[in-house]
Amino acid sequence: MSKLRVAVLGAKGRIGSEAARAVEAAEDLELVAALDQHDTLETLTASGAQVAVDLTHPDSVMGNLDFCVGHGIHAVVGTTGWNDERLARLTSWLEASPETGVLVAPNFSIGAVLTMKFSQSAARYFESVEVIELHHPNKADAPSGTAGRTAQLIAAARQEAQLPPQPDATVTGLEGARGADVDGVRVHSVRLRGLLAHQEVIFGGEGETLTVRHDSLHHSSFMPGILLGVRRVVSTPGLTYGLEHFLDLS
Ligand SMILES: NC(=O)C1=CN([C@@H]2O[C@H](COP(=O)(O)OP(=O)(O)OC[C@H]3O[C@@H](n4cnc5c(N)ncnc54)[C@H](OP(=O)(O)O)[C@@H]3O)[C@@H](O)[C@H]2O)C=CC1
Ligand SMILES: O=C(O)C1=N[C@H](C(=O)O)C[C@H](O)C1
Repeated sequence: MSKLRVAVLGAKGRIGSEAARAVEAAEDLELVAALDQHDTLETLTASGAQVAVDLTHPDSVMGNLDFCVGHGIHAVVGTTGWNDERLARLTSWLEASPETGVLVAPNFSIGAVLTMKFSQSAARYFESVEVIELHHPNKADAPSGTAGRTAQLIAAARQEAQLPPQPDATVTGLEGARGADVDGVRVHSVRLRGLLAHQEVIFGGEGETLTVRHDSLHHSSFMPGILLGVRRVVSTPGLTYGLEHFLDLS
């Protein structure tokens, strides 16, 4: 059987370099292009890439996807910076290229995906919840894509359960002290040398708290999810938002 032809964008970066090695090591995949800043996207078409893995920068990802979808190249995207407007733009490109698939995954690690799922399940039972994400200081975006998505899922679960807004008596304080407000859920970002990617979701109710914590200790934690995404996206046209859709989590 012929190997799936894969390109990595951001191949000199922290996660992109690890992803390029993981693709090379997979028997059913062939790394046909490894692009970084200033390389031409034409290499994707010239190399016959069937899937592009984007692990670049929030400022770069939309241009890369415009090219990929426009040329019928499937994409697996870990790059952050997503919002409703960007997702809508990507969806409209995909409508014009209906056989192309794009997976946008806020986090490729199984533990982080489960953190989101457990948090979504727990949300309706607690009066209060806050998210704390902790990352290395070279990270460009805050809050992390994972934390933003976690907060959105929690907020949606709270709304579905018709919970009232969270109690918070704060009327005075330093700007930023209460974190960012994502759909009514506070998200706090820590940037610290020595860390990689970590998240805590703390729920509070009468006389108790529940903490769901996940730690990515090495970029290898993201590789099984990236490889799964590459294998599945070629037969999943349209936009898939979240790796959970490629996992049997029920
Ligand atoms: N979804 C997930 O599970 C994960 C997602 N991420 C996300 O992946 C992204 C990259 O993270 P990280 O590896 O730490 O960042 P790095 O800065 O280490 O790597 C990004 C690389 O992409 C390069 N780059 C920038 N623009 C382009 C472009 N247009 N084409 C090709 N290459 C480009 C950068 O070059 P230069 O430095 O010269 O600009 C750099 O080499 C971030 O958004 C991060 O949040 C990270 C880990 C897991
Ligand atoms: O920049 C990182 O490192 C990571 N980015 C993703 C995010 O913003 O959620 C995934 C993971 O947290 C690592």
